[in-house]
Amino acid sequence: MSAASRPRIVIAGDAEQALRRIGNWQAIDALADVSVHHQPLRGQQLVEALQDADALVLVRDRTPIDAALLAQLPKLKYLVFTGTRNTTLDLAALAARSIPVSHTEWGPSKDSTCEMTWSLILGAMRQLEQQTALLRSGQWRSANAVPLAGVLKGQTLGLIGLGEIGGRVAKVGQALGMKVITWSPRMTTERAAEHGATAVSLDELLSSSRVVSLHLVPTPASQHLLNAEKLALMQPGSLLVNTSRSALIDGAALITALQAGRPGFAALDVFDVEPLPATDGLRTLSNVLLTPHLGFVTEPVYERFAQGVTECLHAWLTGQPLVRPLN
Ligand SMILES: NC(=O)C1=CN([C@@H]2O[C@H](COP(=O)(O)OP(=O)(O)OC[C@H]3O[C@@H](n4cnc5c(N)ncnc54)[C@H](OP(=O)(O)O)[C@@H]3O)[C@@H](O)[C@H]2O)C=CC1
Ligand SMILES: O=C(O)C(=O)CO
Repeated sequence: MSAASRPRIVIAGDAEQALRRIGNWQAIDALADVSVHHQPLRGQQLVEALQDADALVLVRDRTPIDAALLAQLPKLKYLVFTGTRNTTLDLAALAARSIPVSHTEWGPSKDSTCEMTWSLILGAMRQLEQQTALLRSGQWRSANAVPLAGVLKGQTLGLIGLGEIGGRVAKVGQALGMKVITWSPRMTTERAAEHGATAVSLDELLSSSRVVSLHLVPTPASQHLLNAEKLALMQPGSLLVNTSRSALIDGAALITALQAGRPGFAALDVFDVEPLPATDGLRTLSNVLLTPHLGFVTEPVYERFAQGVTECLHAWLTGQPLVRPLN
């Protein structure tokens, strides 16, 4: 194939460099020219980057791909995204342009997110961020400036949702000697007991847990499940953790609740707007631990992403049946 006729593949999103480093890209590089963009692309920058692309790979990227954008990308013939869900893709508009869409598997994203949840819980309980900041500023421990940490053993862990991730989080809590209580819309005493947990009402869970962690799939019914009234039920020294979806909590009510100290602290991996705007009120609070949606961002998940992306691209480049097509 001459250089001029070689297909052009554009990889966009964030952590795309990791994807390219991890995967076996030799077979793809032999057949196509691959370029990588190091930041999520938007607006005119996006159009310029994609104008000559035959295929687009979106890595953990939520760029809206709609009819208006597609009208500016006449060469685009194939799209691959990592994971299984990407609600910012207009699949009807892609189908209207006869652009097939493929996706990859998640790999161990549930284990990764369980570990992230515990990183947040333990990091918040032991104030790892504040302690590191203290040492960075040249100080040593300061028992007066920082309240003493609590111990989780013997405390109550309230899990809202006890599915794939919640179930894993429960096991770790039990290993640490915590009492696990749970609520979710269809929870039963029997299902909770299978995980060694006790089913309670949502109000009881909120008022009696030292740590409350959200693991529900968001639905219209669970939108702002934790509103001002529910947040007010939480104990003053409690910790609220969300690695699930921000829609489960009323964001404005959470900021007010944190300012009032109920809950005492929040550890959040997911936000109403991602990337979190520079002016978001959460950034100004001292009683929060914030991570930029990192639950599933681990080496083994990215290995699976890279494997899946190269599989999809190779099949497309060699004219074989498409791998995991969505449309
Ligand atoms: N931070 C990150 O990087 C990551 C975050 N996540 C998020 O973590 C959350 C939990 O994931 P996971 O444990 O895999 O979820 P599950 O699919 O195991 O579901 C968790 C619970 O949500 C409820 N639920 C599930 N599907 C529906 C539905 N269609 N309608 C109503 N309720 C439903 C169920 O409770 P019940 O039976 O009582 O109705 C279920 O037990 C999700 O929001 C997911 O998006 C996932 C991976 C990475
Ligand atoms: O699977 C999920 O819900 C994630 O958070 C990754 O986008």
